[in-house]
Amino acid sequence: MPISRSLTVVGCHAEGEVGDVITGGVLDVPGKTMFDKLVHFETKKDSLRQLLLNEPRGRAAVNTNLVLPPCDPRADAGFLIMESEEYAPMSGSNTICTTTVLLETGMIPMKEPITEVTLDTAAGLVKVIAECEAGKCKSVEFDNVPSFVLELDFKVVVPGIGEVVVDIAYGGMMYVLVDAASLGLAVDNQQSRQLVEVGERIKRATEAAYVPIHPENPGITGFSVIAFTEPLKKEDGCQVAANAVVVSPGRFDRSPCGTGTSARLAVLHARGEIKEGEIFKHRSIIGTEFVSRIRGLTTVGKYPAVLPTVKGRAWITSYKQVVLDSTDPFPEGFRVGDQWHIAPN
Ligand SMILES: O=C(O)[C@H]1NCC[C@@H]1O
Repeated sequence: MPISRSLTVVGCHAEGEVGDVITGGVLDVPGKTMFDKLVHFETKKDSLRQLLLNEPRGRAAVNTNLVLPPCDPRADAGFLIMESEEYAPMSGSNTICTTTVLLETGMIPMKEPITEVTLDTAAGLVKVIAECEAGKCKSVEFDNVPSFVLELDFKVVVPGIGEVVVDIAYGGMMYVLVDAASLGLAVDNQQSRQLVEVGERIKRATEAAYVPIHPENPGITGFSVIAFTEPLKKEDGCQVAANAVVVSPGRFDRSPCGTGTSARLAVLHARGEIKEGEIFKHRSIIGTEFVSRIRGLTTVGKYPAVLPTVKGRAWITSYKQVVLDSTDPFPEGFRVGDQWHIAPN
C-alpha cells in the first residue's frame, strides 16, 4: 500500500468527550509561541486536522490534540487542540486527555501519588496536577487561564425566535451562554435536536451582533461554542448545575466542558452567585462531572477576571496507527449532513 502519511494516535476520552492525542508522525513547526504554531498549522498544514477529524477517520464528536515541543522553557510539553471547526486556544477535556496520555505512555515520567505537569498551550501556560496510582492517571486538575465576562444580559434578535438574552464570556474559548429555560428548553438528551438547532441559530445571531476580542490576543476572537445553562442547585454543600455545550458545527460536548465551566464561573462570580474557593460541580448532558473552583482573582485588560481550576478524569481507549494511502480519494476526508450540522448558506 503506497502510504503517504502515518500517524501514531492514542485514543482517549475525558468524562465522555473524545480527545485523541497525536504522539508521533508530525514534525515541529517554527513559532515563538504555541499560538504562532497554531497559526502555522491553521494556515499551512490544516490538512492534518481535516484528515483526522473528517470522515472516514474522524466524526463530528472528535477532538484531536497534537503534542509538540513547548515554546516556553518552563513547560514540560506543548500541545495544539484541533476541533471540528477550529484550533481551540485552550480546552478542558483536551487538557485532561493530553495529560493522561503523556503520563500513561511515559512521554512525561509519572510520579505517584502526584505528578505536576506544566503544559504550553496557545492560550498560555497551564499548570496541571495529576493524581496517579499503579500507572493510572486517576484525575487531572488544571489551572485554567484567566476567564472573564465581556457582556452580561446582552440582547440579541434571533431570526425565527425573537429577542434572546445571553451572556458573553471567555474561558479559554469565547462563549455565548444562555439559560435553557428562557427558550423553554432543558439540558436533556430528549431535547438534543432542538438544543443543537436553537443553539446554532443563537450563536450565529450573536456573531452577527457582537465581535468578542481577547484584550491580550486579538487573534482570539469569534464564537464556536454556545453553552445552555441551568440554575445552580445546592448538593451536599456544593454548588451544582448541568450544562449542554453545543460545539460547532453542531454537536454536544460529551464532557461538562472545562472552558465552558470556566466561562460559567466568570459569569457566576460577576453576578455574585459564587465566591472564590467555593466548589462548583458542573455536569454534562450525559451526567459526567467536572469539579471546579475559583482559585483567585485578576484582571485581563479592562475586564475583572477569575482564575478557574477544573478537575476531571480521562481514559485511554485505543492505540492507533492512522495512515493515508496515496491513492485515497479523500485525503482530507469528507462530511455528510446526516452526521454533521451543515449550516445553511
Ligand atoms: O472541555 C472543553 O473545554 C472542551 N470540550 C470540547 C469543547 C471544549 O474545547
